[in-house]
Amino acid sequence: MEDMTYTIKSSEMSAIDTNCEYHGLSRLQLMENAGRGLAEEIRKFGKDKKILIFSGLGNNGGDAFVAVRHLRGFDITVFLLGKESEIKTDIAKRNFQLIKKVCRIKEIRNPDIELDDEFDIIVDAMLGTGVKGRLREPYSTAVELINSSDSFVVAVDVPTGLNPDTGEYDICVIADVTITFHKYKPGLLKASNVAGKVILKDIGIPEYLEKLAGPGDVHLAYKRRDDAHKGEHGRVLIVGGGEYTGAPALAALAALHSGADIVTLAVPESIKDIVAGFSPNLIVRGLKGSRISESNIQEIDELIKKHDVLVMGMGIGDKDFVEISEEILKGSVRRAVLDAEAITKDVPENVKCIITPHFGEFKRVFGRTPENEDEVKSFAKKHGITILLKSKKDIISDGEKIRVNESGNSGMTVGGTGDVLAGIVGALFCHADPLWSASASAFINGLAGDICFEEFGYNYTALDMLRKIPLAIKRSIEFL
Ligand SMILES: NC(=O)C1=CN([C@@H]2O[C@H](COP(=O)(O)OP(=O)(O)OC[C@H]3O[C@@H](n4cnc5c(N)ncnc54)[C@H](OP(=O)(O)O)[C@@H]3O)[C@@H](O)[C@H]2O)[C@H](O)CC1
Ligand SMILES: [K+]
Repeated sequence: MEDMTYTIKSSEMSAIDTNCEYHGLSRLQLMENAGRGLAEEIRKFGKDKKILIFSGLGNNGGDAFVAVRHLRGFDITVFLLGKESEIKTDIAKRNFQLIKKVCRIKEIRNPDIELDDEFDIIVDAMLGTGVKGRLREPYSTAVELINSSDSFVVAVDVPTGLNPDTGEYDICVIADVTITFHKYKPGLLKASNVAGKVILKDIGIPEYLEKLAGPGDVHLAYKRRDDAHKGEHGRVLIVGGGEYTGAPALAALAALHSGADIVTLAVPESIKDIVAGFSPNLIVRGLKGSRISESNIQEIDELIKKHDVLVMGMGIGDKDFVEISEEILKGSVRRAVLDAEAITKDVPENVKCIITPHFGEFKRVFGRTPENEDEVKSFAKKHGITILLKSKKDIISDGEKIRVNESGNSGMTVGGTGDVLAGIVGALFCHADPLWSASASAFINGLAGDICFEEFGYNYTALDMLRKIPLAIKRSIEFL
């Protein structure tokens, strides 16, 4: 029996679909594999059966359209719950076109559907992971009809009406079998009374591709609401600077370019004017003294209360700072991004923390460098933190899942790119979970570097990258 424990949320599945498309495995190929797998299972229920397919207007329906092509010899009728012109996606449209000469098709426009024929098998391909809220007509009538028939019911991916993540439902198709794709949806495991026997079909997504960050991560982690008020898109506090002045400013500007509404810098007052001089966009608070010390902790904690995320460490240059970092983490902070000298593995349980070490810092903190991705995952799990290990191939893990990022190029070894990355993470972490905030940020940072390379070749600077962050986000959001 497959390992039922590793499930995937519908939003994560959607992100992986997008990334597959971006990295060369098209949704059309995935749909073909899904539909073929569906047909393989239906064929096991006996040949020459009369089949009625209820199909929706999205890719759940698309899977069934593909299956029709793989079910030669079966007597198939399709009830399309809408008009052909309303089919939403190009790949579902293409597969619908291909079956118009293969089976009977009836467009169902209003809910007074009747079954004037007996069918051995009914396939529920109405709604899958795209379901939102209560079922609209004619879907709810179709569900009642299916449930009142005595046909054998096969649900595609998720029984229509079931919330794929929570397992909740108002009304729902009661399936004898659910054929689900790639990974189990959490809701299926909580609703066996409606999902029936769950069969998992592989659709050809290799493990490395499931882990590989892409625009799908940005779709998940970057949120923008057009009805938002100032500050709602995130308030980031950057605590850093001392020996260096540029690093905290780069992190702050990166956070602003990544969608944060308010970014406050808290730096030693000795460099306050220098840092403030970098840009009129910066709000800079001077902390007493020329280096951040115990005496500043109270003031920093007061500032933390007014922000969503604390980003700390860049430009401090004081190896003893880790003790101060650990003291600050015991205060009001609930979400923290730790970089450079602030990185510690000892984080209070009530703090959601992302650390962004390079290999040298990883070794300093954990005593050795990780052999592989799984070791990064085990370190993250052991300490209850999310690790973004920066390298040519960034490795991200929250102790449960692993993500990998390969965007970027060797021009990014220039100083300051780590500060930029930490600022991006801080902005996305205001409203997304640690794993996807970190992986989306790694992808954005690398893509900004790639856009710089496209324009300048190598020898661009971290400052050049700042201006490409909005473009990297725009490209990612627009990639569907
Ligand atoms: N990697 C994979 O697992 C793959 C899965 N595939 C299949 O794709 C579906 C998800 O397809 P999607 O197009 O995202 O959405 P659905 O087909 O589930 O829904 C279609 C539309 O239905 C509308 N909708 C949503 N909620 C309701 C509701 N409560 N009542 C009525 N209608 C509803 C909604 O349209 P709007 O009009 O609301 O915009 C949906 O867009 C997945 O389940 C798999 O079967 C891929 O084929 C291959 C890869
Ligand atoms: K379904």
